[in-house]
Amino acid sequence: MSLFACDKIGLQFPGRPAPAFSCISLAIETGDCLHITGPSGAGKTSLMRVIAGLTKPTSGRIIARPKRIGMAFAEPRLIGGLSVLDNLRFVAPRSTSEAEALLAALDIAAFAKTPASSLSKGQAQRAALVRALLVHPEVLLLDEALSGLDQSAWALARSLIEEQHLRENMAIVEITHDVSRTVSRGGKTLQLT
Ligand SMILES: Nc1ncnc2c1ncn2[C@@H]1O[C@H](COP(=O)(O)OP(=O)(O)OP(=O)(O)O)[C@@H](O)[C@H]1O
Repeated sequence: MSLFACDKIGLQFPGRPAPAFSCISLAIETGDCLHITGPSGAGKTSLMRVIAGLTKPTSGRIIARPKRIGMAFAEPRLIGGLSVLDNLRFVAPRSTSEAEALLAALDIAAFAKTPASSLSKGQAQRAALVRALLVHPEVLLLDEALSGLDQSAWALARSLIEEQHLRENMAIVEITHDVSRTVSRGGKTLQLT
């Protein structure tokens, strides 16, 4: 049974001369890794948003949708006035000790009580990744989500994602322009044009 499946979907934004993408048929199974590639403007983020259920396609059919999704973007979108830990408790109120362990695994435990608004981009991206992993998603969607990390932080993030992928069979769908930094190595590739 697919976690996500669609048949010949397309997305046309009103007033735009061309669709963001068209005629995509795709199935994401438990434990899959999918790397969505293509040039700027090819529709990668738009497709990701459709997989997440945030945007409806304007043609074609969605056949299956995951129950639990974790998403992280290049822009971390934390609640600036809350501490890092309170941002995490907001999505997983009963998982404080797990949240602390994940922050420690990404080397940002010292920032647990810091307001999210005062984090650097790389720190905020790590906190946003913890937030996505804490919901134990069936599908983790990463849209340039680790682009602000230095090599050692990126390696920590990659191992954490990989552990959860192997332990829980979490599927990973990823957009990254830097192919040397693909978390979902060895999986499928969907090339948009
Ligand atoms: N909300 C929107 N309203 C109108 N047009 C949009 C909207 N979002 C995206 N588009 C258009 O849809 C097309 C695909 O955009 P999208 O962001 O999905 O591309 P992308 O492949 O993720 O690009 P990039 O690699 O630059 O992030 C672009 O032409 C863009 O201008």
